[in-house]
Amino acid sequence: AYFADAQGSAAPMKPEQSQVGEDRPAEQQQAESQGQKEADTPLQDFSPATTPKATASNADAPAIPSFTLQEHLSSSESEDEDNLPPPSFPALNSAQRASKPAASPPSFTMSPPPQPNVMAPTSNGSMAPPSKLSPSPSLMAPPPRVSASSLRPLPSASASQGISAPATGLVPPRGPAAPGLVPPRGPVPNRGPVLNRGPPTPNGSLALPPSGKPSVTKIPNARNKVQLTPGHSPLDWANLQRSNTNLSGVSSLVRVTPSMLKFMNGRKDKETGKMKDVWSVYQGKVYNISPYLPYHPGGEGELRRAAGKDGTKLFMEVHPWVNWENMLGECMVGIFVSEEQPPTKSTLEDMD
Ligand code: HEM
Repeated sequence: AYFADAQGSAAPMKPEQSQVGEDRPAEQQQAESQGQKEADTPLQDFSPATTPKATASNADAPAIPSFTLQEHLSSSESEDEDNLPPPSFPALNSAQRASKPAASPPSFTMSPPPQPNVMAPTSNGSMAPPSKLSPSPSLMAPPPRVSASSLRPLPSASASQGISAPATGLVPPRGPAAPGLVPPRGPVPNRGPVLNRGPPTPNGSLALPPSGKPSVTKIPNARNKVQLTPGHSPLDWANLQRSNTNLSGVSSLVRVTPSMLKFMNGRKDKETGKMKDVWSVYQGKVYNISPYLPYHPGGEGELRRAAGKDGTKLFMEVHPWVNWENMLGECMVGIFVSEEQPPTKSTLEDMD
C-alpha cells in the first residue's frame, strides 16, 4: 500500500514541475520572477501532498529509497532530470535542499548532507568539484589552505658560516703564546710562511676585526716568541756580528763529521767538565749557535732542539723566510761531511 501510495504521490509532481509558469495564476508567475527561493515556497504550498509522501518513503517504506536511488542513478547518467521525481535525500524541507538551486546535480544526494561536503575536498579533492558545491558558505567545504611552501622544510644553512671557514685555513696553525711553558717536544707542526706579516688577529682568521675595536690588537707572543733579555735584541746581534768577535769558536773552517757534530751538543764535557758549544747543520754548513742562543726570538730551547744535529728541517718548518746565512755568518764552523771522508788540512785550506 505504501509503495502504491508513494508512486501515486510522486506521479502528480510531474505535472506540477512541468506546469510551472504555464497553468498557474498570474500572481504566482509574478512571484516566481522575484527569485528562486521565493518561487520554491509557493510551489510546495501549491501541492501540500508532496512533503508527507517524501517522509513516508524515508521512514516507513525501506524499499522505496532503494527504488528511488536506482532510478536516480540512471537519471544522472542520462542527465535528463526534468521528468524524474525529486531525490529522496536530503529531505525536501531541509536546509540543504533549500539552499541549493532547483537544478542541482543529484550526486550529492548519495551522502548525508553535512559530512560529505566537508570531507570530500580534503580527502581526495576530486569527488566534489567546486562549481557543483552548494552556494551556501556554511555548507561549503573549506578550501585547501595548506600551501606547498609551508610544508617544505625551512632552509637551515647559514651563509655566514661558509665565510670564516676557508679564511681560518689560510693561517698557519700557530697557538697562542704561553710564556714560561716548556716548549713541546717532537716535530714542530708545519707553520708555513705567513704572507701577511701584520699583527695577528685574536681568532687567527683573515676576517676584519669587529668594528669599534682598534685594528691593531696586541696579543703578547702570539707566535711563540720569547721575551728576550735586555741587550739581546736582533739589533744587538747584528752589532755583535760586526764587532769582529770570533763567534765560531774555531780559527778556521773545518770538515765536520757526524760524530763531531754529535759531540758538540752544548752539554757538559765529561773529561774537562766544561760546557761544550752547540753545533748545528743548516743545509750542509755547520754553525756554532752557542753565541746566538740568547738572541734567538724563538727561545733558547727551540734552538737547542737542533743541537748536535741537522736542524734544516726544523728551521724550514718554523720560519723558512729567515735568512740564517746572513744572521749566522760569523758563526760558521765548516762544512758537514760524512765519516768516510776524514778532514785533511789541505782540503780545509782549499775552502778558504
Ligand atoms: C740557527 C738557526 C736559526 C735562526 C738564525 C733563527 C732565527 C729566528 C728568527 C730571526 C726568528 C724571528 C722570526 C720572525 O720574527 O719572523 C725566529 C723565531 C723562531 N724560531 Fe728560530 N732560528 C733558528 C733556528 C730555529 C730552530 C732550529 C727552531 C726550532 C727547532 C726555531 C724556532 C723558532 C721559533 C718557534 C720562533 C718563534 C716563532 C716565529 O717567529 O715564527 N728556530 N728564529
